[in-house]
Amino acid sequence: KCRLIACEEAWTIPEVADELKKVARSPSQSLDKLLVAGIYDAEEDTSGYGKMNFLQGLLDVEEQRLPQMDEHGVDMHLLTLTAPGVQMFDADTATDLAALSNDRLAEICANRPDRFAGLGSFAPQSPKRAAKEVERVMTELKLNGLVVNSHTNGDYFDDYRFWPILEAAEAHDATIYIHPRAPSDSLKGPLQDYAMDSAMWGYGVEVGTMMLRMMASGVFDRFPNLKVCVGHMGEMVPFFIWRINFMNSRAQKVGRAPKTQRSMEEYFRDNFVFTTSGVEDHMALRYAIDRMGIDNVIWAIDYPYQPMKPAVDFIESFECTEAEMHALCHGNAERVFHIP
Ligand SMILES: COc1cc(C(=O)O)cc(C(=O)O)c1
Ligand SMILES: [Mn+2]
Repeated sequence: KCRLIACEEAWTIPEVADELKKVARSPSQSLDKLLVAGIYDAEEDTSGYGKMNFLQGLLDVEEQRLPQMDEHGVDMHLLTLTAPGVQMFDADTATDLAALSNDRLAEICANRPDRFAGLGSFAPQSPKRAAKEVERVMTELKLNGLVVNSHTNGDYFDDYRFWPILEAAEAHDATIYIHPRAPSDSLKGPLQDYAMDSAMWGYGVEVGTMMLRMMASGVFDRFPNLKVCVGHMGEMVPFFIWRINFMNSRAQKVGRAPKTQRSMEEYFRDNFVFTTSGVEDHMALRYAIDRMGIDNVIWAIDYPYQPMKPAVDFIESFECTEAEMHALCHGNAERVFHIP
């Protein structure tokens, strides 16, 4: 029996949920509003998502989550403040609610250190205060890393304004889990129909765009020890990495992309790890392991958006060596997220 540590497990607190309810009723044009309304303002079905009971699952730790973990043999959940986190709020509200949720998360982890670990959140809207929160999360709250939901107000981490955050994360050996949210206003175009804003497609496009902007801009030359984790089997990048590498090196030669010290494939291999969250496909997992290396692949459920049992069955029925199974189920997570 392998120790099972699930590493993209969503959670929230009432104060953040209440603030997101206000967003649902605001004039915001953000594509996230479809989903936020469906989860946080579910009295009326304003999003086409119908009534989701995700909110109950997000707020809960002990009543439903823990018994299901016991039932299915899941030893730990690495908890993350669910998307879009605090990133749709004004800078002060976002900064305050990130700190509050980090305090609550630290309490949950201190209460049950053998069952829960956690990733601290921060408010990119105020990068300098966010960098201070990163330091507090890692040195005082002693959480296991950081989470952010891709863009903030349409800006991405290749933008130097966010670099104090990246510098603090690197300095504290804090892996940043870059989780999706709906595509930014400048990206959303044809993704506004057929639920393409969501986890089906827009999420992968949004995070994939963040990843490529970071790699192609040379962020990892500036912060060579910065570690990033993404979900969903690497947000399509592992499958496309040959083409990304080939076309970026050509773009560098003709001056359409900045010169970088390493190649896109090297950045993806050296500075990224990724989880299996929401991609319960054995062939995709075997390819990702063989293409990017077993040390870079971590099991996750994506609870409560994915049910727990199928994700456990998926990994426990995966044909691999014992060493691979240990790496996938807990070894890589223990290393990347400093879980004892
Ligand atoms: C914040 O709302 C979410 C919705 C879904 C979904 O399956 O509709 C998935 C995730 C997720 O992958 O975490 C998040
Ligand atoms: Mn998720």
